[in-house]
Amino acid sequence: MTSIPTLKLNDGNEIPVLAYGFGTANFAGKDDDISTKTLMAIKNGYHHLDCAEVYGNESGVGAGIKASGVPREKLFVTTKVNGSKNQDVSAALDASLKKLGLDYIDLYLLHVPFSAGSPEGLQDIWRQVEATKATGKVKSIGVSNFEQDDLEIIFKTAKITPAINQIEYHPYLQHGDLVSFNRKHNIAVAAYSPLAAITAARPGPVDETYAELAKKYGVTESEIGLRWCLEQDIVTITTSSSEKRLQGYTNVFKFQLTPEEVKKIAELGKQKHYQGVGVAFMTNMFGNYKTGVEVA
Ligand SMILES: NC(=O)C1=CN([C@@H]2O[C@H](COP(=O)(O)OP(=O)(O)OC[C@H]3O[C@@H](n4cnc5c(N)ncnc54)[C@H](O)[C@@H]3O)[C@@H](O)[C@H]2O)C=CC1
Ligand SMILES: O=CCc1c[nH]c2ccccc12
Repeated sequence: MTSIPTLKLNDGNEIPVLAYGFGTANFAGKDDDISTKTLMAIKNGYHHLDCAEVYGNESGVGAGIKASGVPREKLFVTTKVNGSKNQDVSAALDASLKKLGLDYIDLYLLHVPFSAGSPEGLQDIWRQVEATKATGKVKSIGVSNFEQDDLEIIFKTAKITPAINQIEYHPYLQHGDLVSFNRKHNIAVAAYSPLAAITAARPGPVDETYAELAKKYGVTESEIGLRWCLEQDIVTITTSSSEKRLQGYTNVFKFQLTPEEVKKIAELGKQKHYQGVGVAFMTNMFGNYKTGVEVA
C-alpha cells in the first residue's frame, strides 16, 4: 500500500496531501454505508478523511474509524462548521466530536464565509473557531470557500492565520490570483471537486490533453486530474465508491507531470468556466449576505 505524503501547514502540523471526502450528497444520512466507505478508504491508505457538520454523516465516519482499528494518531480527520449566522461554534464542535467518537479534530474548517450574516458576523465566527484551538479539541484551523475579500475581512481581527483554504479547484475554476494570495499569506490550498473537468464539466478543452497524458503515463484521466492539483502543492480531496478506482489513485505518487504539462492544462482550462453546486447548496441552506440571499 502506498503511503500518502504530507504537507507542512503554517502551524507546523502535517496534512496528508490526498484525502477521501464524504461530501457526496447521496451519502448523507446512510450511516451503515458511510461506515463501510470509511473502512474501505482507511484500508486503502486514505488516512485523511474530509467531513462536515452539514454532510450529516459524521456518525457513520466515526463508526468506520472505530471499526478500522487504526490508531487515532495515524488518522487525519477534517470536519467543518457551517458558519451560519450567530452559530455557537463550540457547541457545533462538541456535537461533531461526539458523532465522530473522537476527542480531537485534526483540522477544523469554517465551511463558508458568506452565511455569517455580515462581515462582523464572519469576524465573530472566526474568533470562535480560533477559540476552539485553545481548548486542545482541534489541532489546526482553517477556512473553506474563502475568496480574497473574505480573507481580508478576517485578517482585520484574526489572531490566528488560517492554516488552509479549501476551495473548489480544477482547470475550469482556477480563481485568478486566489491561490497566490493564499500562498503570500502562508495559507495552504486544498482542492475539492478536483475531477470536475472529467465528470460534471465534460466535454471541454482539456479532454484531449488529459487523454494524451493518461496514455503517456499509463494511468487514468482521473489520475492526471489529481496529479495536476498535487503538482501545484495543493492538498487534493476526492472520493469514490469504487475500491478499484481508489486503489488506482495512489498511482499519482508514482509519476510526475512536467511543468510544461501542468501549464498547458492550466492554459486550456482557462478557456472554460465551471462551478459545481457546493456553494449553491450552502447558500440555499444558510443564506449568503454577499448576494443578499436570506433563509428563514
Ligand atoms: N468545502 C466544500 O464546500 C466542499 C467540499 N467537498 C469535499 O470534497 C470531496 C470531493 O468532492 P467531489 O466533487 O466529489 O470530488 P471529485 O471531483 O474528485 O469527484 C469525485 C467523483 O468523480 C467520480 N469519478 C472519478 N473519475 C471518474 C471518471 N473517469 N468518470 C466519471 N466519474 C468519475 C468519482 O466516482 C466520484 O463520484 C467531497 O466528498 C467533500 O468531502 C465537496 C464539495 C464542497
Ligand atoms: O461541502 C459542500 C457542499 C456539499 C456537498 N455535499 C453536501 C451535502 C449537504 C450540504 C452541502 C453539501
